[in-house]
Amino acid sequence: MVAQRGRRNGAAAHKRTRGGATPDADNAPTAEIPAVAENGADPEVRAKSIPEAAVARLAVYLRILSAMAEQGATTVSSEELSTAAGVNSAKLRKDLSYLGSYGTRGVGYEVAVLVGQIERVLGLTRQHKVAVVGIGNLGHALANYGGFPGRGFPVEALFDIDPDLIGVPVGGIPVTHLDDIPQVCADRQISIGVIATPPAAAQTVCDRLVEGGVQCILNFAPVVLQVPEHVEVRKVDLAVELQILSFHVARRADNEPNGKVAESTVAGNGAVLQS
Ligand SMILES: NC(=O)c1ccc[n+]([C@@H]2O[C@H](COP(=O)([O-])OP(=O)(O)OC[C@H]3O[C@@H](n4cnc5c(N)ncnc54)[C@H](O)[C@@H]3O)[C@@H](O)[C@H]2O)c1
Repeated sequence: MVAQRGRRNGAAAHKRTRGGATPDADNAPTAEIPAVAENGADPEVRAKSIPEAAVARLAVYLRILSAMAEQGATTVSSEELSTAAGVNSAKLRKDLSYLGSYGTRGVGYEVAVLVGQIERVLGLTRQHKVAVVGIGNLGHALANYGGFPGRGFPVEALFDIDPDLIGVPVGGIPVTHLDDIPQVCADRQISIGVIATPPAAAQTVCDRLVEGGVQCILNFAPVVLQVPEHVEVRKVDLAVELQILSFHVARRADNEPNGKVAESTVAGNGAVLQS
């Protein structure tokens, strides 16, 4: 019998509706920063919290900084980083100040230090094993995408109900039946579940992932999920992203009739929007 991790208990057993909207403003919900007082960061930042939109931008900075580090860069100016991220430099400095990182005048930021600070704040100092449920068009693409393991998110389990898929390897991992989600997730210590099933199946799938100890759900199905308090849900909805883009295009047409590009912004999911 497999030990079940993260089972709901007491008050945590109450389900709540999560992932119904994508926060994209700097005054939207905030995330508590874990201890980041290493590497000279101000211990005061422990008590602060970061807007969700800034968390999304930190993930963008991390991707850029990691690429710079691979190319041998040791320092980066705020101008270089802000240009690469498509945000203005004042916003970049504000975001990095949440880390207790203020750079050195004339030198900029040390790439390796900044990478370490962002990884710590984003909880990326350890790997998060991922399970994908629903191995159809989207699930196949996610399972075959090679970019997740290198960023700390190895895909370690795949689930579906289609008998033709069960046992078939996708991206090197055999697909397992839906019924085995709780046991396999507990066995393999899956911490993130990705739901790519039709919407009608998503809540059942979510419940089984939670039963298996999964504490983070990335939901592609267009449905709002009910989860216990201790479970985090992020909803990815490309239609909403397109609507946000549409809004920005419309706003630009209203405000900038000559087509001049104004400040860049980053949506809640990290997508950089030129507005
Ligand atoms: N968020 C987005 O931007 C976005 C984009 C595309 C698709 N989607 C959504 O993602 C989901 C998947 O889309 P798709 O095009 O890959 O669909 P698809 O029909 O190709 O694949 C769905 C898969 O889920 C499996 N499935 C069905 N019921 C299941 C259950 N109870 N348990 C486990 N697996 C089950 C099916 O066998 C199939 O393999 C849909 O909800 C769709 O609306 C979202």
